[in-house]
Amino acid sequence: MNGLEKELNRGLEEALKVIFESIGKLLKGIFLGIKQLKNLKYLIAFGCMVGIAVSAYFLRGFIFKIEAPIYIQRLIYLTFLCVPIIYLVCIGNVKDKIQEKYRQMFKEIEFKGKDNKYPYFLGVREADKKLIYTFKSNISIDEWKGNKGRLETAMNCNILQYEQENNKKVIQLTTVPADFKIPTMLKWDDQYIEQKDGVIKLGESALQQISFDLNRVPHVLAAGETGSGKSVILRVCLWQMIKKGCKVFMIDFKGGVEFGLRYEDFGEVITERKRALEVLTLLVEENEKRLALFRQMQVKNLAEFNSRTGKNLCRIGVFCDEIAEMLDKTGISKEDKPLFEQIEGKLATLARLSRATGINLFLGVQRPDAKILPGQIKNNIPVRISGHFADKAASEIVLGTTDAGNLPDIKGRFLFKVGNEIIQFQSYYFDDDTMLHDVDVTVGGTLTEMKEVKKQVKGLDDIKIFEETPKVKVKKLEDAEGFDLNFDYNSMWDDALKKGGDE
Ligand SMILES: Nc1ncnc2c1ncn2[C@@H]1O[C@H](COP(=O)(O)OP(=O)(O)OP(=O)(O)O)[C@@H](O)[C@H]1O
Repeated sequence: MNGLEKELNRGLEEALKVIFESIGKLLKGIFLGIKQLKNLKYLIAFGCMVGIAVSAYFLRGFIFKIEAPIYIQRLIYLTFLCVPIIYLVCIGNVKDKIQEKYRQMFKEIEFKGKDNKYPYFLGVREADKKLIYTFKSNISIDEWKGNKGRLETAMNCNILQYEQENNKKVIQLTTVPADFKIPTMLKWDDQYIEQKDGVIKLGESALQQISFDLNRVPHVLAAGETGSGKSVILRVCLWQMIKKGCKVFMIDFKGGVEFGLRYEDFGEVITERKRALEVLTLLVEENEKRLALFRQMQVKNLAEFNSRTGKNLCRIGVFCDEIAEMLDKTGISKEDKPLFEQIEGKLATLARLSRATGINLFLGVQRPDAKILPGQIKNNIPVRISGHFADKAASEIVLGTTDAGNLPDIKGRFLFKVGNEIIQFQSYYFDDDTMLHDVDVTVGGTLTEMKEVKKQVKGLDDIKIFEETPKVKVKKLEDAEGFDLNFDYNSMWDDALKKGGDE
């Protein structure tokens, strides 16, 4: 073979390569374009293109009457006939370019599956100012969540939600732009109160209202540096419990500073350790009775018990704004130690055993270290709310991650964690002066007789607190005299045995 032939062969090979590559690209473009037709917008446009091609076919007579050389007439006619294919190739190529962009993006942050493949971009759509991306990959949802920070930086957005489709390969990321801001002030409104038993609202994230159900997740820990808004968020919970007719106990060893006199109209404010132990002991007793009753009745939780029996066995909330006041044993005397230990023991028992019985703990803490919050209490508290912590170790203790270190230092801004999901939200602002107003609810009964110790507040009459702030006047908790039982435990027990036997 001489030099010229070699040259010719090489040229031919090159030409064939280019032709095959072009045909390949064309077919790929058509294929990707057809896939895009799942989108209604593209489908309608494609319908129009088919309409143009069909019209060209029927009106070809006009095209061939155009004053132009025949090859131009044919070219125009052919172009019209090919309009749908050209359209498919165009939309297919656009999609191809976007897919390549995301492939590069995942490559840069080395986010790929065990099969070494990067997630495949399937599409993006807009819904209510949010962009919802869909990707296909062999990467588990937990890995997506675990790489949240890197993904957000690469995509220049905040990821609000991860949803996996049934086949587990397709994941949807709901996002807002990186500069999207959650409002810094959201006032509480009684209209937010959910009628359903156990549902408590906390505030709003960029995506939704944040709430949880005490029937599923019974205890709450709110942690944050001083001034982050823990007391406010605990009051938001407390107010909802009151309005839903629950009994509430407020533990406040700062001499009633946290829960002032007005709160005494809604439940017992406990200011002494001995009384705290008494009440916690009664609650443990109540819990044991409830457990036995529920087992007998074969019901899962308080809501189911009440709906099955038509009774109004009440939900009970124990609120403590600063558990360090109650549990921190640093520097206490030998004589006081047993009292501290007993309180801790009762609290741990409740945290562990009152999941279904409707006795719920709402605890606030400023500095969550193991000395203050033992694991046996913390590990049984499923709802974690954390404000900003400069100290990442504190964030680790509350959330199991360092995320609270990156949270903006805004009053009322918290991270909410139940299970693995961590969501940033702004808590509702609850203002005692405007919010503590008349309530007209029926508080349910208890199984254990819990005599409330009515504190004599010296000079209360002189203060005339209700006249100064008339909105605060309470109409009437049905059992305002204390927790004397309009609840007949014996007949309840008989009923329970009967119903249990009937099952
Ligand atoms: N959700 C909110 N929205 C706007 N401002 C808030 C919110 N929550 C709290 N604040 C503001 O922050 C102040 C401090 O809140 P709060 O007393 O609840 O903090 P804290 O974390 O309990 O502090 P400490 O641990 O010192 O008791 C409030 O007086 C209020 O002005």
